[in-house]
Amino acid sequence: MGEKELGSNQRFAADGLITEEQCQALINMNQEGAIGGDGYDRRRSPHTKSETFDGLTISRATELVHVGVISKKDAQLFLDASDYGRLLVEKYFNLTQPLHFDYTHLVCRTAVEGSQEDRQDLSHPVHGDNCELQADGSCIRRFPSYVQREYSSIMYLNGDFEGGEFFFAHGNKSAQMYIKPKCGRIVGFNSAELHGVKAVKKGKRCALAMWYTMDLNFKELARIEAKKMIDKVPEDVHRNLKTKSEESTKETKIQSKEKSDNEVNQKEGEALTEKGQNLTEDNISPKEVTAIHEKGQNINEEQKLHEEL
Ligand SMILES: O=C(O)CCC(=O)C(=O)O
Ligand SMILES: [Fe+2]
Repeated sequence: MGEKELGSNQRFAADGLITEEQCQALINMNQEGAIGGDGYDRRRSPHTKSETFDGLTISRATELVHVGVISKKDAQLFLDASDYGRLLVEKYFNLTQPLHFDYTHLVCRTAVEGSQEDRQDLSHPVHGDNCELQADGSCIRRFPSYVQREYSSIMYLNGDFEGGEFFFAHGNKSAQMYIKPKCGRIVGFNSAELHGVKAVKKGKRCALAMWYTMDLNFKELARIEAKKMIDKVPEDVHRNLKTKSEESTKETKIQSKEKSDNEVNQKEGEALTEKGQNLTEDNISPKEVTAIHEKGQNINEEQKLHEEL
């Protein structure tokens, strides 16, 4: 789904980036290690009092591998899944310069029970990720916004909640089109594109949010640390596995990076055949997804060319 359906060549959406199992592993990781209000001065409800917000960064995930709360495999999945997002964004926008992560955040927004009556606010107000939205609808790229960010993408991990649609917005903050989250769906866009999130009215909405820069000065150093640590720390440090059967379930989550790479390609292929995926009002057109799939096919080659770490 690209320019035609989303109203701008600076936006796209695609499906099948990661599997249900991988979505679940990432959601569990958030459950085990996220911090309330992470990224927002630990304010538990930074955008609306009717939801709580829990975030997990790469650096916290790394710490949690050290202390045995998160397994190396899951930490690797955090890195890999986000890398798929980065590579797809590079491919879709035909970028000639590589993107580097500026920040990666595994976040869940949870509706506060008993606080949803007559709710008019948003889960995330309309904004641009690298600019300050003005009253006249323009968005000015200046401090204190994250001016280094060029592109953003959000990979959704579930759809079993009420509300929580992502939307692209006009300068007057009205919604232009909605995208309904579901496991493996990604939305990518130029960071200046205005967007927001509708109220999450019931349940928990989880996503892997990624912001990319072309400026090496802003490269997310935590990823380098994470990769080093994954190579060093023995697997048995992970003490949080309560039973053997839980352990074997975890084992099947992601066997190896190679396997998950294959799964991504395979899943992208599946997206081609899953016609008419429901994106609230819109559907991803199979033709557009084909285009994304073709663009995505060289992901592994591309990864070798300019490996992020
Ligand atoms: O979760 C989403 O769909 C979007 C979140 C977002 O726009 C942001 O965190 O900047
Ligand atoms: Fe945003």
